[in-house]
Amino acid sequence: MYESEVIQEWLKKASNGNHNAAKPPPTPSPLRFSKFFQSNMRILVTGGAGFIGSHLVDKLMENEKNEVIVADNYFTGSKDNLKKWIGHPRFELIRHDVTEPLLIEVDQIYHLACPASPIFYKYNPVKTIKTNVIGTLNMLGLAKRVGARILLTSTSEVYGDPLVHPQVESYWGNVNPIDSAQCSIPIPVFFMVFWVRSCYDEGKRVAETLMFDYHRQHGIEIRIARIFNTYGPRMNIDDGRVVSNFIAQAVR
Ligand SMILES: O=c1ccn([C@@H]2O[C@H](COP(=O)(O)OP(=O)(O)O[C@H]3OC[C@@H](O)[C@H](O)[C@H]3O)[C@@H](O)[C@H]2O)c(=O)[nH]1
Repeated sequence: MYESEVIQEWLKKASNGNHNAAKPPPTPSPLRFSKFFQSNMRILVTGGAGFIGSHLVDKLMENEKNEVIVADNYFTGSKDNLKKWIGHPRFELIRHDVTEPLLIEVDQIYHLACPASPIFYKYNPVKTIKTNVIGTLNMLGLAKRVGARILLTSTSEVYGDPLVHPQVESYWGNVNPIDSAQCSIPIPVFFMVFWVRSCYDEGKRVAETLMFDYHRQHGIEIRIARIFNTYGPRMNIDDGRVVSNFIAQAVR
């Protein structure tokens, strides 16, 4: 029996058990059914000044019913990516670090705030973990308070160093729980760089776990997108990711 069938079998058995089924989503306030709210959707995009976030904002703004609010600390993103929307009546840009709470009324949250480039997320690993853990907790707390649906952009890195290609969603991954700092055995320097637990991979795994636990515990409506290698306009050429490295080396 293939691994995914085993998992399906297990999930089927578990669903007939007494496991904690997700609670129903919180009932939105009666105001939500008023004509005003039906006429527009208030959407928060954290990390919306980044490469993927700014393209998402472009897409969301195409719908005249959407009012888009971007919260970004400009660690790797830029206002330049959003210049065509600044001043637009349905658009608002806030300089905000998601490790601090954000108290606004919204209907949907797209939570992208996190450095995705190895150069940047390794620059301050503790901050990267804080952004993924505290930042996601803040966004889930907001979603719970206002009854918003929330999407987290996760990453293919959660699978670790996969042995199965391509990775299907039911793949358990191949993760290295060792960090060179914990090993008492001497490690050749060459391996040291490979034996550091990644603040980005681990941070995204915790963020995903928080999403599922808030869904089960508080009935929050969640979505998770595991983004694999992406490239395109507005990506920083010196981003340090595989595709931008390949292109940069080809053109230089
Ligand atoms: O603490 C932080 C770190 C980063 N950010 C912002 O988050 C945005 C991240 O955008 P980047 O261009 O660096 O990265 P990308 O758009 O490629 O990453 C995207 O896909 C991969 C996912 O893991 C990321 O969560 C998602 O943002 C930037 O605008 C950055 O300024 C914050 O707002 N707070």
